[in-house]
Amino acid sequence: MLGEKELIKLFPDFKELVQPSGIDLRLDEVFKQMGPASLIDNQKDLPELEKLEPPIYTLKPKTAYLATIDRKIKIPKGCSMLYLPRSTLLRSFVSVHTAVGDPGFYGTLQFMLYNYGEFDYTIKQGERIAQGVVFNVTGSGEYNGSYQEEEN
Ligand SMILES: O=c1ccn([C@H]2C[C@H](O)[C@@H](COP(=O)(O)OP(=O)(O)OP(=O)(O)O)O2)c(=O)[nH]1
Repeated sequence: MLGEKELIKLFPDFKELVQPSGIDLRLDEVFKQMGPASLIDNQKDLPELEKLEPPIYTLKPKTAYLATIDRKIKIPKGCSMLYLPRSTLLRSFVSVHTAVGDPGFYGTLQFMLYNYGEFDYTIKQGERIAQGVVFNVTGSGEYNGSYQEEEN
């Protein structure tokens, strides 16, 4: 796992969010699901979404939301990332569900927020919701999948 000094070099855009062994990730936009979705023969049909009004978001009990992370991220070739929820959210019965960040990915990270609790959870845009931890990957290729965005 990479530490602070390496992370500052590899993720200059996230400089102020670098922690001793990871990068804090801030909540940007939140969406609710407005329609069905499917995955058949690797054909992805993503659901229609509706954006919640920022900056104060109310996550209703037993409901899932899609969240975007503030600022685009470039995962350097030779590194992979895993994303873990901030424990303050878990202590409040809310979780952040995440997948793997691939070497070479550039774009906006999207996580699923789920309020497992019995009560509303209120959270403001810009709050830290997860931490990304970074690993060296020997002999990695580079992501070029459907969520890759153009770098300027
Ligand atoms: O929780 C996560 C984890 C990763 N990513 C980003 C970085 C990752 O490199 C990219 C693609 O993730 P993954 O490979 O899991 O997606 P896929 O469904 O396999 O897409 P594709 O078929 O395009 O590879 O999405 C997220 O937005 N959210």
